[in-house]
Amino acid sequence: MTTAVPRTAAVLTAAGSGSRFGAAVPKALVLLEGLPLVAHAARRLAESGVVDLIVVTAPEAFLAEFRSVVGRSVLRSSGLSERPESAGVPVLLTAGGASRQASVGAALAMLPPSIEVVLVHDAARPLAPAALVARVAAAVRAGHGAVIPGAAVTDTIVQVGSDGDPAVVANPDRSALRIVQTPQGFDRALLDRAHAAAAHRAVDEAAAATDDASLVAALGEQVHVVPGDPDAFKITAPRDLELAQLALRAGLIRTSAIRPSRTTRSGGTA
Ligand SMILES: Nc1ccn([C@@H]2O[C@H](COP(=O)(O)OP(=O)(O)OP(=O)(O)O)[C@@H](O)[C@H]2O)c(=O)n1
Ligand SMILES: C[C@](O)(CO)[C@H](O)COP(=O)(O)O
Repeated sequence: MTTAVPRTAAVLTAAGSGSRFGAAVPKALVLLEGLPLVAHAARRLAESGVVDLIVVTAPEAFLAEFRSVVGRSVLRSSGLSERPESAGVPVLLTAGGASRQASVGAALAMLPPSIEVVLVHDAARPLAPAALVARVAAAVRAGHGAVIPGAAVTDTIVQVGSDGDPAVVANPDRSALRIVQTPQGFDRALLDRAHAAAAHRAVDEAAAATDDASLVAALGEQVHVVPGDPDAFKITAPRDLELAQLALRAGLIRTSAIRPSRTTRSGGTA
């Protein structure tokens, strides 16, 4: 539901280049069934009904393209109105940084003081369902300061030498392992504190955290796991996009209930 004062924000990270994907444009602008990945993700965030504001991080050189894709708002419900300014979730755009951690940091700096809960989500997980977004937000509202979706591991996992040595050094018990997805949800003050404490790592991609919950854990604070969702898989390589396409066409993954709104002269909404 739309609140006059935004309480829950989603940071939608989309400022990566997608080097492993290898497209001519940033990965978040790559089309999946005619819609950029970032727009798929934004629609599902809006569709959850729990997000009052979305801040998208974009590569600085592509801010104009991202603006035309996500516009100033994303329609929250299916066809109640085609006027995004009245029915939509407002979208802010910011240039990302040198690492995902830096990009999230830039987005956090833009949040208004009224925000209490922050969800951090990857455009690279465009099909993460609205129900998962709502589940994560509900767990934060229930009192967990940091919440991650975790999917069960179904392969045997081994640990090899950290220096590239292919020798197996450990055989962890997979029943105690989880594949970490997004959106991750946080009490806003805790997330701000975690990013501030690790700001020195953000400039160097090799030193930066790969997710936000690990920054909270580094403070010694507890991170709570809720069930993940298979549809929240990450698009890293072209094969992942093909699998997403096939799944959508086969009806294995539901398309967003939010229908496209009309494109305006100042740029379309997703
Ligand atoms: N400096 C960065 C790097 C990544 N991301 C975002 O973080 C998410 C997860 O990153 P990943 O899937 O690794 O995307 P890329 O960094 O673009 O991919 P690659 O590592 O292959 O270059 C993506 O939505 C990506 O756009 C970001 O906002 N800012
Ligand atoms: C945040 C994340 O999606 C959780 O699994 C993941 O860590 C992103 O990693 P990437 O190396 O930036 O793709």
